[in-house]
Amino acid sequence: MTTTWVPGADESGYGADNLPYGVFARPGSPPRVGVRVGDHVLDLAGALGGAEFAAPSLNPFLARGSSAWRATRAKISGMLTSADSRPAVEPHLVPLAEVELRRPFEVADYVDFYASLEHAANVGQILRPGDDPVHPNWRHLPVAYHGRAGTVVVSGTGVVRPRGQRQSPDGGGPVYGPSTRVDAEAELGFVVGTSTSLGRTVPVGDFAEHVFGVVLVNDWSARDIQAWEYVPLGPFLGKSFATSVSPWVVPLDALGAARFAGREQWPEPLPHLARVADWGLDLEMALAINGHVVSRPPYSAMYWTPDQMLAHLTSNGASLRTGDLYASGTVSGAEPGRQGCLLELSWGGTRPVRLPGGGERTFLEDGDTVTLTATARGMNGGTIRLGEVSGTLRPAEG
Ligand SMILES: O=C(O)/C=C/C(=O)CC(=O)CC(=O)O
Ligand SMILES: [Ca+2]
Ligand SMILES: [Mg+2]
Repeated sequence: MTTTWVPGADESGYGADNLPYGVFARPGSPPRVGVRVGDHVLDLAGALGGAEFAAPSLNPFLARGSSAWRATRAKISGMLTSADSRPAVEPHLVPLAEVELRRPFEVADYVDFYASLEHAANVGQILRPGDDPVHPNWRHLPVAYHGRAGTVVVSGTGVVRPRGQRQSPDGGGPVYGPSTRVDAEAELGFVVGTSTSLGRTVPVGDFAEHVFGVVLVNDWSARDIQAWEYVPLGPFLGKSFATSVSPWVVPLDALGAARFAGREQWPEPLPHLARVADWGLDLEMALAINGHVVSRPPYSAMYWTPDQMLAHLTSNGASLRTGDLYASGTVSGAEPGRQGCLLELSWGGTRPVRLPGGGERTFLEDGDTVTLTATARGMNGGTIRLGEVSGTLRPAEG
């Protein structure tokens, strides 16, 4: 792996081969852009100058486009690996313990895909028994819905148990009240930097010109609200109360060693969705409740790749904006213990999931903390970490 002069950074998963971007604030100071190195944040406005880094979100930097992203990454990498730079750069390293991490970017639009075949098949069987679990369109286009950008929150933000309308337990008419089936969904999110104009489609091959990097996403879901409301239009309030993202945006350039062709697809997608580069990603995720890992979703099992998702998202000419976020959908593998949500792990609430530290869950209880982490191979050996997205479920309000 590439080595740095920053103490402890090389072995931390946040060395020179990672360099994820975030927004941090020191007590009493306005938030600004930084890059994580080990247990420190490099204050970019201090180390590099540039108004885009003295900003409270990554958006101005994201808008500059892929040449600027690559040049900046090379500059930061040089500063952290060359001993000659140390005296000038070290004063701009701030211990993580001294900062608060903010939501890294202003979310423009939020879309959630449904790109795992195993997840789609499982949810189909659980919610629509007797029906074809995966409808024929699913293999021809990456199915998705538009979520709520304004309720995307950063890791560490408490999530209030949502209220909503659901079918009463005796199968009678609907009731309104706190959800009794709150769930988490392990996902990967893609952060758009470069915008497009209305009417333009983004070819599959232009993915890396538009997408800057990835975050971890927990798409909190109220299964009882969802199951009652979604027919026939799809998810709405069951998923719009909160979506949590990790504070560090890992650049696509850090994920080179995790790339592979992607899972085989049959039937072959239409030409405008045909893959032209390797954008399968081999990431290992871990989903924990109160610190106990309950699932290890394998991102490599995803059916649709993110370049295909972006091409589909814009295939009608819908424009992109800086800060658009699209998530993969729940990441589920075929093997037991690799499904990305409790709905699947507990098979619709019928088989409680045992927590390794004691206790069991079908769905989440007030006070539960859900944490999603992920790792990938680094560009020059070693392992890089994607940070974590964590959130605690609070009792319903009102
Ligand atoms: O099959 C359904 O009716 C709904 C499935 C989901 O929960 C949608 C979703 O959030 C997509 C995903 O995370 O894969
Ligand atoms: Ca989802
Ligand atoms: Mg959501």
